[in-house]
Order: sequence, then structure tokens, then C-alpha cells
Amino acid sequence: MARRPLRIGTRGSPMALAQTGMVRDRIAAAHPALAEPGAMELVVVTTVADKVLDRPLSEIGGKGLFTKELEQALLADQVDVAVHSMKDVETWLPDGLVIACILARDDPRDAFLSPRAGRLADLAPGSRVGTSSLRRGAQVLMRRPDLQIVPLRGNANTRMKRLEEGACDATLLAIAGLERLGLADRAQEILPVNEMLPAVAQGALGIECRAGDADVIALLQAVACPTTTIAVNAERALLAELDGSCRTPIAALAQIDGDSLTLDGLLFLPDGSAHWATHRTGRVADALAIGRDAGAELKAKAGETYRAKLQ
Ligand SMILES: NCc1[nH]cc(CCC(=O)O)c1CC(=O)O
Repeated sequence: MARRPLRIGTRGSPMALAQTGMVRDRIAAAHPALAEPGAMELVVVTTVADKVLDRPLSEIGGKGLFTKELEQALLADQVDVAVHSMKDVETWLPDGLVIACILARDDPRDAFLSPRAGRLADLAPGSRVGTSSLRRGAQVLMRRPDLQIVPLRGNANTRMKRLEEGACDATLLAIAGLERLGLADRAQEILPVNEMLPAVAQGALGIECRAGDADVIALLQAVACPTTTIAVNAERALLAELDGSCRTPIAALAQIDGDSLTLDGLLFLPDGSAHWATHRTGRVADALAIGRDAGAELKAKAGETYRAKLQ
């Protein structure tokens, strides 16, 4: 094959490099020609999220921070594909770019890490839970209003280090990320989804590319997971209905069993003082409509309270 190398854009954090390496290996396994030396090349792109570590994401400008520079590199033809955690991908993509494929989802749940307690329920009253995620903070406070939420920023390795240094008594991280880092053994407890509903698309990786790159889109289909794609698209449809950004604490998880789909969604006030829930079951074929409908239900339920507190 005389084509130039497939340039794979990635963030430079340890987790991003680990997951991009996994994606590259899956592409190589599906396309022997791309497994040849030099046929694929990783291009590390630094994003704002990798630089600004002192303020919560919700204040700096949301999850576009993880993806913007990678998208610019795609549009400027500096890379051919960009690997993302789908959780970090904005609800609306820039013109000219598409998510060409979503890979099989890893465990979507959140893990509890603490040197002080084996379980979230066992933390002493008043303990400091470090998280800058409004979604995680709100759900912790729903169960344990006695705990304190303190900000904790940085990539997963940085957060674990700050936990060890005593910046907080416990933290929560996606188990999928810990697994990719080979650090799943740090998890004291994996929280069930009825206690800690994950972020939209948590645990799923996606590959973005230029909408006109038909060859690239075609070759990526070999690593796509149809079930995960449907589930993630249902969750993203819910998010889109709520105009969700990182400023809006939203959790959603779609699960597929044969022809049937269940979708759970939660919308919170950032301080955990109120929340609204939706639970849907339906047919896989109606996934997008179920997502949109569930989002509309949450919006209607939250109504004025939500608009007044969040806008
Ligand atoms: N916001 C950063 C981020 N984006 C995706 C993951 C986890 C891995 C994934 O969902 O693919 C993480 C870290 C975390 O939340 O613990």
C-alpha cells in the first residue's frame, strides 16, 4: 500500500496515550497492511485541558477543552484521525468532522479510591471527597450530605498523587481509565450505577475524522461496535436535548440486551440539593427517540428551578 502513514492524533496524558495505543493495536489487528512498520504514526497534540489545572473544567469552558486542539489538527490536515474518550466529545461537532466509529465500551462505572475507607459508605462524617466533577459531587452529596466536596483537578495520575499527598480523603475516577493505566487495583470499590450513574458515554472510545475522508471512515468500521454506538448515541441524544455542557451535571447510561434498550438519566443541581430522574425502556431501533424523549422529560421536570439556578 503506497499511501502515506495514517496519522493518529492523541492527547499526551498517560491515559490518552494508553487508550490511543489500544486503538492503534485494534486497527492493526483488523488491517494487516497498517500493522507494517511506519504505516501508522501517533501525533501528540497538547490541549488546554492538559495545561490549565487550577480551576474546575466547568469554569474554564467545558469539555471542548479536551478535544478542540485535536479537532483543529484534523481540520488543518495535521492528523487523519483523533482518538477521544467519547465522554469528552462535545454534543455538537465542528462542521467537516464526524465520529467515524465508536469502539466496544469498557466498564462505564466510577471507582472509589481512598486510603481511609474501603467503601464510600464507610467514610467518616465530614471527610473530604476530591472531585471537580459536578456530576460526581452531586451524587456523593445525595447519599452522604455530611461529606465535603473539594476541588481536585488534573489527569488521573495527578489526582491519585494528590490523594496520596492528603489533598483529600477520597476521590472518584472512571474504572475504565484506571484499567487502561494498569491501575485498576487502586480502586477500593466500584460504585454500582444505581448509586453513581456514569457520565454520558463514559468508558467508550471514539475516533473522529474528516467527514470527506471516505477511505478512512471505511477502514475504521472494522473496529466499530454497533451496540456501543447505539447506546452512546442514545445517551448523547439525551444530553443534546438538555443542551448539556460540563456546566450542567448530567448522568446517563443506556444498556442494551438483545432488541431492548434501557436508558437511565439524572439531572442535578450542582450542589446536590435537587435532582430529577428518568428511566426508559424501549426498542433498540428507537434508541435516538428514546434519548431525546428522556432528555425532554428531564428538562420539563426540572423546569424553572433548573433554568433559574443554571443560566
Ligand atoms: N474527564 C477526563 C476523562 N475522560 C474520560 C475519562 C475516563 C475514561 C473514559 O470514560 O473513557 C476521564 C477520567 C475520569 O473521569 O476518571
